[in-house]
Amino acid sequence: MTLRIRSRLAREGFTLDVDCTLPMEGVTALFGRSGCGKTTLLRIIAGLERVAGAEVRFGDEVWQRDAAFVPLHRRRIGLVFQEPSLLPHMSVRGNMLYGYRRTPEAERRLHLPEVADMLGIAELLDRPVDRLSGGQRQRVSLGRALLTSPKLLLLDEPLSALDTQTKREIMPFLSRLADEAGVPMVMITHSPAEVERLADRVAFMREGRIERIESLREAMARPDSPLFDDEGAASVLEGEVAELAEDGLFAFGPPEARLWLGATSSVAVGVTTRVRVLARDVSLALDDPARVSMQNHLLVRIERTDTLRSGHALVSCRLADGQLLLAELTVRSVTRLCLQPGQSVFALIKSVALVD
Ligand SMILES: Nc1ncnc2c1ncn2[C@@H]1O[C@H](COP(=O)(O)OP(=O)(O)OP(=O)(O)O)[C@@H](O)[C@H]1O
Repeated sequence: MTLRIRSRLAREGFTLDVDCTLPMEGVTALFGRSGCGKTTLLRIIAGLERVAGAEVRFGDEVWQRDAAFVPLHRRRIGLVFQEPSLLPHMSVRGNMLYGYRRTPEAERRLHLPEVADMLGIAELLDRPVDRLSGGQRQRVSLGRALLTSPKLLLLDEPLSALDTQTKREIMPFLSRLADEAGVPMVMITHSPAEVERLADRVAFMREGRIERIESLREAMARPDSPLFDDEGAASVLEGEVAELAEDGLFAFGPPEARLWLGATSSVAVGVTTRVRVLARDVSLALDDPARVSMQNHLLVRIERTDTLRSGHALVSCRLADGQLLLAELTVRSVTRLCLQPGQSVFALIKSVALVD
């Protein structure tokens, strides 16, 4: 299943020119600077912006082509914006069921109890929405959109109005939704952290165009990735929580590529999660050093080395489970250790963070 969009739109000082096909599985992040056209593109997909000559096709359904134009309410799209627009004076349940009741019975795939559970709002169902926190309100608006059993969920910076702590609380729910609701999502974001946590693929937008569409893995594997902000290159590893130790650490990933991290309340054995390792927190050694404080030593194979600015190099290493780990070293160290593609070395990881 794919979403095909071809559209050209000229405004004063801005031209949108998009011709792309997005796979409709999991979460696609639309990532780019302010003003590059993300919201405009989302509005074209939704049918809120009717651009002459545009083509929008969802699978084999034509939403727009030539004179044909299917309006938003017949596209079966769920929309969630930055600011939740809930119906005031109504309960959470009333808001959640608003779209559900208007969805033909035969098309209802998602129901209130399961969606309330997915979003952790089962206890709030009888509360009026004007007595909710910002994060709770946003979860209700996600629930309301999902209960229309949409074919596609469009999210326009759904977390950007929330403070850091609330974002952290809501992220696991969004990530579960992506896995459990079975509804493809296109999500606008400026935040590399949100992309790393939630996205399966990224459409990078720049000045009205989609520059490239990459899987999250591909996007994180190139040294010039726009996702690498001030902190420099990073790797995102996905794996299962394998064990919780008594000393407060937990084991992440398969035995051949195991990491130990400090546990938090969201960690439970068997849960799949993502961790982030900054390339500058990874050192490489030719032998496995036994007497060092760093716990995480992994045998890796060097794939390539790219020279970065100011005497640094980014070494791409393949872990035993196939995932990529980036190490930022000085060019001097690369030369001193004679690091070469194909060589097996030990990656010593100073710090690993759960992506939350
Ligand atoms: N209704 C409008 N009329 C005229 N110009 C508009 C309108 N809406 C947006 N624009 C302009 O179109 C361009 C793209 O805007 P758009 O909102 O799609 O960007 P964006 O990438 O979503 O930005 P942001 O991340 O800041 O929300 C900008 O130059 C903007 O000023």
